[in-house]
Amino acid sequence: MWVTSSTELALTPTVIALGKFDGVHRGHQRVIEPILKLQEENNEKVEQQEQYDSSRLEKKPAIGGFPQKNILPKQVTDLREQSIEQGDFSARYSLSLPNINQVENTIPPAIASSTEYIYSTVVTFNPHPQEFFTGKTHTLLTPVDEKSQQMRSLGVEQLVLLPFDKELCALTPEEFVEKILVQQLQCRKISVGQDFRFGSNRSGTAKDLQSIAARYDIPVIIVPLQVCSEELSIHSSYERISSSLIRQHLERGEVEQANQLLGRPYNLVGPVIKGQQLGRTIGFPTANLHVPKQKFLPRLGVYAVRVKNLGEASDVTAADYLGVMNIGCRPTVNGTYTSVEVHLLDWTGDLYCKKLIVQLEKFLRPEQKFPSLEALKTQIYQDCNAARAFFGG
Ligand SMILES: Cc1cc2nc3c(=O)[nH]c(=O)nc-3n(C[C@H](O)[C@H](O)[C@H](O)COP(=O)(O)O)c2cc1C
Ligand SMILES: Nc1ncnc2c1ncn2[C@@H]1O[C@H](COP(=O)(O)OP(=O)(O)O)[C@@H](O)[C@H]1O
Repeated sequence: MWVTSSTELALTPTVIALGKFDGVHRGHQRVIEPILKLQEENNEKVEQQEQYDSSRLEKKPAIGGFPQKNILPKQVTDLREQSIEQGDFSARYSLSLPNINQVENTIPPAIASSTEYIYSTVVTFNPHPQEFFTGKTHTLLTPVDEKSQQMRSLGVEQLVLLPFDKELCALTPEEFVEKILVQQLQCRKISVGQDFRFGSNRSGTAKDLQSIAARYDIPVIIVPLQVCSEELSIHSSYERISSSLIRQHLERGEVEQANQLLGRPYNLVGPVIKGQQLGRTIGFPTANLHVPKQKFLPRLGVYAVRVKNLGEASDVTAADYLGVMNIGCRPTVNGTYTSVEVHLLDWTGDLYCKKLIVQLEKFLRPEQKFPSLEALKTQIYQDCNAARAFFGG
């Protein structure tokens, strides 16, 4: 997938899903679905056209020119293998991009395909508009690198992180459509959620987007808000799926509900750093996770978790480990800051500097201050048993 914070470096033309998409939850996934479908249809058309073009080429050499999808700005090709540095957008980076490589390799140069290649693109804002307006760090269900990871796994080809600054938020709805979507991103179709708002003072609605975009012959799909349906049986009422509902569940330790709304387990992701080296002395070494400061933390306490070790190769197929996690200040040892630490069940080894994905499955209990390390140790032993019982023995 291609990630850029500059519309100049964006691959065009595009079909766009537009929104904040914090959490990339089931509602967001429905907004993104139409652009993936369009991408599939477009890919098929381009393939058919290529076959047609190359059969003609056998008879008659094609006249020069590169198909649109082969045109990559030089800076982009140079940066292609760079990975996202958390919070650092100055480099105007891109991620490692299997799709792009594929795109480059599948089209022979100098064949002019008459069908244009359209990139499925999610356009979102960074920082989160709320952070821009309040000047305070706004915690997120999916900070930018997690969001990229989720978009990539959905099959999105490009993620454009529009810098949310004075200039952007001063644009009227009409200017936003004309400058950003039409001129810069060469948009061919747009998908938004029903509650989408845009332009200065959030004055534009999804319907406004539809009528403004119609002036440029750009169709806008307005995706109805998704509710927790009967398939999400944990929910008694029909509530709208939203990032704030997920946050509320996580604040209460209702992990199962949050996970159902997300369509996957809520994750904490980060490298393992050194702690006080006490864990090993009580027989429960814990890998201390360094999570981005923007990451929204759920209710403090102890959880049953699944853990993937991404190592350095970012191998998402890595095996699962089971574990227990504590998020808290560790009052028993007079901790002074909130830490996230995981003990892997029935495992021993070195995890320092490894990148872990910790998937929350079940809240077990709140954090407590114990009278002694011995009492804490006994409780952690019981936590491990509770996690084993939860995971089915
Ligand atoms: C499953 C689990 C439950 C924990 N529960 C508590 C708790 O209730 N109260 C507390 O003060 N610390 C708790 N801790 C944190 C321990 O105090 C911490 O792991 C220990 O001090 C070792 O810290 P270190 O990794 O910095 O060496 C828990 C840790 C784990 C893994
Ligand atoms: N089962 C395990 N779960 C978590 N970490 C383990 C485990 N076995 C060994 N380790 C290693 O021990 C380290 C944690 O030991 P600990 O004494 O708690 O030190 P620290 O305070 O630095 O976290 C982990 O970072 C990891 O490298």
